[in-house]
Amino acid sequence: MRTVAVLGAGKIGEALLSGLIAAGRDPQSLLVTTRSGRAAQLAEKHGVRAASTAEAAAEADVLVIGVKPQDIEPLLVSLAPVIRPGALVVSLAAGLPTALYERHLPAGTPVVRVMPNTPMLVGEAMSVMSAGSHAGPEDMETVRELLSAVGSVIQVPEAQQDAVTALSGSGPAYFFFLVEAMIDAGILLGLPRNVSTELIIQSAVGAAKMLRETGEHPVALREAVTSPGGTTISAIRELENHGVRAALLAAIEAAALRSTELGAAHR
Ligand SMILES: NC(=O)C1=CN([C@@H]2O[C@H](COP(=O)(O)OP(=O)(O)OC[C@H]3O[C@@H](n4cnc5c(N)ncnc54)[C@H](OP(=O)(O)O)[C@@H]3O)[C@@H](O)[C@H]2O)C=CC1
Ligand SMILES: O=C(O)[C@@H]1CCC=N1
Repeated sequence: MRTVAVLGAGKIGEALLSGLIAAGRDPQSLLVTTRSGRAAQLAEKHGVRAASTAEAAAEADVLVIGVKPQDIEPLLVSLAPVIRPGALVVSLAAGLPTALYERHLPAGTPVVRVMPNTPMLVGEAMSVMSAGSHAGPEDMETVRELLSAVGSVIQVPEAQQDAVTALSGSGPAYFFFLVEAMIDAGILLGLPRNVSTELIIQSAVGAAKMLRETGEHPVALREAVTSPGGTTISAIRELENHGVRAALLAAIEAAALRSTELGAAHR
């Protein structure tokens, strides 16, 4: 099995490590780097190996870049002189185009841009990959194999990655936000917090399973809950009155725009 290094193992990097280990990967085949002592803590916690950029580049077949867009340039500058020919670079960073990596790294380095999400912690990631100009079908297969251990994987043209980032990259945060607000509604109605939390989480999981397993359109599923003259339609009227649909359209559009801006800052 290939050695994988996560350069910049923060929240998403740790989610990837945990997910891979939970899926059966040997922690010793995983290297991690951070700027601070966090890599040593991750080594202690997960049994992975802490390394420097140079050590990771010397050993790993796949280099996963998990730093924030603002931190990418110093990392690429330190990686360029030590990267091995043939090493595959996988970027998880929002907004950053593969061309940025290709510009800094030795000519011909294969780069794959991936937008994952944090449910990879529980094996339910949505990971979306795009090929850079030197990444061939074998490289894409390597990335697909790696990420399919922690969830679903699809491939799209790189031009769609800002939209993908806004939808599935940030998507879990919208659901958490919604769940948080719905739990508060239970508090408003006088339910104990633990009861409200259990009701909403189980409803969220049940609704998600129905979406996945029935194959029904979300409108049909919602209509089946919405009895004539009943409770649900009273709630739906308020959601429409408060512009929740328009708010979601605007919010997701803003996220995509921000992804484009993050990329533009590094063009
Ligand atoms: N969080 C999410 O849900 C998702 C995040 N992403 C992308 O993942 C990337 C990271 O996000 P996130 O995990 O939230 O951020 P974090 O701040 O949690 O993690 C970034 C990590 O990068 C490390 N780092 C920075 N510079 C270097 C360097 N030169 N060498 C080694 N390590 C370095 C930091 O180290 P230290 O701790 O020492 O400062 C930190 O641990 C972003 O580009 C984001 O767009 C993509 C999909 C989802
Ligand atoms: O908020 C962010 O910028 C990152 C990218 C997608 C999810 N989190």
